[in-house]
Amino acid sequence: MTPIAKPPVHPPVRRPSQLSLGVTSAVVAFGANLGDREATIRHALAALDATEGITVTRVSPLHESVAVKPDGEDPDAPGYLNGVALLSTTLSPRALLTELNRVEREHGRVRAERWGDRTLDLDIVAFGSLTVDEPDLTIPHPRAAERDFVLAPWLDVDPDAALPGLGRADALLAALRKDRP
Ligand SMILES: Nc1ncnc2c1ncn2[C@@H]1O[C@H](COP(=O)(O)OP(=O)(O)OP(=O)(O)O)[C@@H](O)[C@H]1O
Ligand SMILES: Nc1nc2c(c(=O)[nH]1)N=C(CO)CN2
Repeated sequence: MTPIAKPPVHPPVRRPSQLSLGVTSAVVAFGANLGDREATIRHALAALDATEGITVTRVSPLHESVAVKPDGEDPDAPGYLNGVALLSTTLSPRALLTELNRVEREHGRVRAERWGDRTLDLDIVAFGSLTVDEPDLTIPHPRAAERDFVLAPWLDVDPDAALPGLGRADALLAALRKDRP
């Protein structure tokens, strides 16, 4: 009997953000400007640390900051508590994003207007030295280099922090503060 040729098996196509890279150091920025901000942040970081594949290794001090809206700083909006957590993770960048979005939802995050007030925001600032440019995931975070409230707490926990492709966080922060009126 002639054997029937089997169709070629193609492995599923994986995008870079779906590949797990072993153990990677990731940098997550957090912010909250509604509710009991500090309690939400502490609880959210504990929830992340309790997640399979994520260990929170360092947490920065919390920084008070004025809310930045699309038109600039808005001192009339509730102020933010911001900070940065360093993670060690075996998850892929996309799986980490899924877990961050889950923890945001579990802490009452509602998405309405752009840069609207929120109980909790969790962003991937950096993921090892990886760069990702996909429609719904960009790493390094596209606005991290412009954000004092990300760079300053990151430097608290890592004085040698750097954004892949953009340079050292201390130089980026100095440039940002020099340009400020
Ligand atoms: N590095 C990243 N970290 C987190 N979310 C990202 C990243 N890159 C792209 N996204 C996408 O951005 C979407 C919107 O995120 P979110 O609503 O938290 O934005 P935002 O916090 O209001 O604004 P910003 O992105 O300027 O911080 C997310 O659903 C996610 O798909
Ligand atoms: N001070 C401050 N302003 C913001 C923040 C934030 O974390 N802190 N996050 C935003 C969207 O992610 C928009 N504006």
